[in-house]
Amino acid sequence: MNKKSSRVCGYPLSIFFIVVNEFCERFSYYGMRAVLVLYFKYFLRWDDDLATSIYHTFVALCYLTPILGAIVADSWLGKFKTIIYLSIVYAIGQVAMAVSAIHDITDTDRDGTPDNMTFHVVLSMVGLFLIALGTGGIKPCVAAFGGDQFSDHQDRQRRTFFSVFYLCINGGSLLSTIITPILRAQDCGIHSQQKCYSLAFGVPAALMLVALVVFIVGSGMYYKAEPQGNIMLDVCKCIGFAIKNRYRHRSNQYPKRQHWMDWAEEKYDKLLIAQIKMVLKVLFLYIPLPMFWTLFDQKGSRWTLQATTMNGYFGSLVIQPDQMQTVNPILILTLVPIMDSVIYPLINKCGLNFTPLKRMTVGMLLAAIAFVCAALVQIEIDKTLPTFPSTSQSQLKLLNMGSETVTIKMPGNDPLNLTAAQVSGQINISVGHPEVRNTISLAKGQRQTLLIPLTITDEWLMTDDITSKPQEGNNAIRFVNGMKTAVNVSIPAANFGLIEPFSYSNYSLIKNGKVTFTLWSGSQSCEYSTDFGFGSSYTFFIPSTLVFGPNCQESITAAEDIKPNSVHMALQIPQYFFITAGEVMFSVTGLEFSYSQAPSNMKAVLQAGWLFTVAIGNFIVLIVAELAKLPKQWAEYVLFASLLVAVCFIFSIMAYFYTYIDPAEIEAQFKKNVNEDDEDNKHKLQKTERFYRKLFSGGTLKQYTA
Ligand SMILES: N[C@@H](Cc1ccccc1)C(=O)N[C@@H](Cc1ccccc1)C(=O)O
Repeated sequence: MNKKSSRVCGYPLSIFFIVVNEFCERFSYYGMRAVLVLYFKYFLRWDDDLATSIYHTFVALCYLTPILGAIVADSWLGKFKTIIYLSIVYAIGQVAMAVSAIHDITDTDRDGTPDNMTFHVVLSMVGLFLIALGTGGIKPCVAAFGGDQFSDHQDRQRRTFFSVFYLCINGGSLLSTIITPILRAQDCGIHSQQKCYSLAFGVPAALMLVALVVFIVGSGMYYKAEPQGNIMLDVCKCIGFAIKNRYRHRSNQYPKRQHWMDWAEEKYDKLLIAQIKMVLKVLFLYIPLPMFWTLFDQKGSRWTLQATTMNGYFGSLVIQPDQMQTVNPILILTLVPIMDSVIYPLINKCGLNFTPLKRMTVGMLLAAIAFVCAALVQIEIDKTLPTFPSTSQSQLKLLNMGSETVTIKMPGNDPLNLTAAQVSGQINISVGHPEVRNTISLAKGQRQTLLIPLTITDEWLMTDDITSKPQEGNNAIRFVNGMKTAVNVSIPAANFGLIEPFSYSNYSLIKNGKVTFTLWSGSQSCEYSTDFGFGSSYTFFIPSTLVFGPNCQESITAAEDIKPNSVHMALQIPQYFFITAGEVMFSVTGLEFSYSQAPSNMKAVLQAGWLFTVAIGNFIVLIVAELAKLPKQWAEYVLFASLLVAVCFIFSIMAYFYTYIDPAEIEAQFKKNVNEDDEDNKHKLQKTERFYRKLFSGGTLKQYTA
């Protein structure tokens, strides 16, 4: 197949299939990634730190495997076959994830929770490994394969292709980060209903299959370059030889060479050595870059977890915490054209030379600002979180179930008057105080409610209250029945069951929005409606004086156990804005810089090197989070911002000393020298031929001259 296959408006038709393939693949990858941390936390029941660690290990793996993909494609299978085979591995991984999230498979007691968690953990880890292998492996191949479809003179078209390619990445990821969180928030199941992670992983699996089919359909139209041998291996061998040779000639008697790579000259081509020098210069500059990715990739972990403690009401629209990530591709789709057509030209007009390395430095600073914003938001959230008792304290709330006012005296507290059906606020009592009457026993580290009965001399009832904020923005609700008869409370989504007189129900989790409870006592019923936000907890008290009728709105008392999330998710927008502006300046520029500074046969090597910095960045999250173990989340954000500022300072010094090169010009220079050498050789050969002709009087010397 040559590069002159069918064309539309000057573009090879084959790139259409490549662009659609990328759109579906990125949909699949980002869609799965958007719900991953919540799947770890709520399905596999891991804590925040483990969920964050495994998430970043996975992301790191996704950016380590490009090296493997580049080697396989360049030295063995070629890009086309590598993409096909690794896409199959990728799709199997996605299907494994979808199956691992079906709770019914091991839910033998049908209570809605998996009974054999090991099965789900193992299957999902296998799935994630296959996905990392697939997505990382094909990453350096697809873009380069797209670039291969253009002829050498089609620079403009190739540039447009790469822009459309980046927009497709963000188009696919935008759609998927909207859709998969919606799917995850649905309830589904065969025997019992659970959050639908299986569908949230199933749709990305289907999209990966579509990506594969689309790529295969275009198969007859592609230009398929033959594998050119393993350039990475050649580079490693050449560097290895230079180091060995330098070591062998370490004595002072050997003259110094300009560059340590020049010690490879004995065995390797000058052009290859020059190309390796160019690559090493850029790779050296890459050393500080992982710190940017350390901050950048926390959007999907820490920031999503932060959003779960926030209020997601946007008018009548409710935004899921994991949907906040969509702000990134939305901003990319708007910021890339704005930067290219307004900001950069404006800076140029002001006479400033905004070089790629300067842009990348500014990108780093913007990411640091984003983390300062995240810290400020976290401080606001922390102010609204309930203070749970320490391990040496108890918290007690009192609820007067009677119809008379009672006065309660507690050690260390002023006497408290509670009118009928009144609930006190939280009272802190030091456990072990000698004056606490042993009629009630307080549990250390617990929140409890003391239910004062209708007749004060009757037995007092103690309940254990919720001790953590309800997860996933749900609200934890329970009822206390102060009536002399049993009451049944239900809503369409939950049944609190029959609550005996002077007793209480368990907490049930309820979603945000308006909820109408129906209370039944025998054949009598009444309704009570209330609005719920995110992450609150309430105890509703049914008083002894309740009269059943069409509604009992006024009679029921609501005691707030935990306040709803009050900090609005919109407050995350500034941090998303800064990190995305940083991405445009850093990532888009960095990709272009890596491409422009790489020698012609090592563009893929530098792309893999660039992606390697992303992998290291994700490992740094693990190390810093593990070593620092800061008690406050906002402090961790400030720590990351400070680290990036420090690294940015080092990078700006390195960038100052970097001189931009034109690899094509340098290569041309070498080729010219080689050609000149060839000319010289040809000359010498012709002279020798003439000499031998004379000697043998006209006989041909083909064998020699060849
Ligand atoms: N802006 C990201 C896509 C994204 C979408 C939703 C949430 C987070 C991110 C993007 O364009 N990614 C590109 C380039 C990239 C960025 C970071 C690390 C490696 C590559 C991509 O190819 O995925």
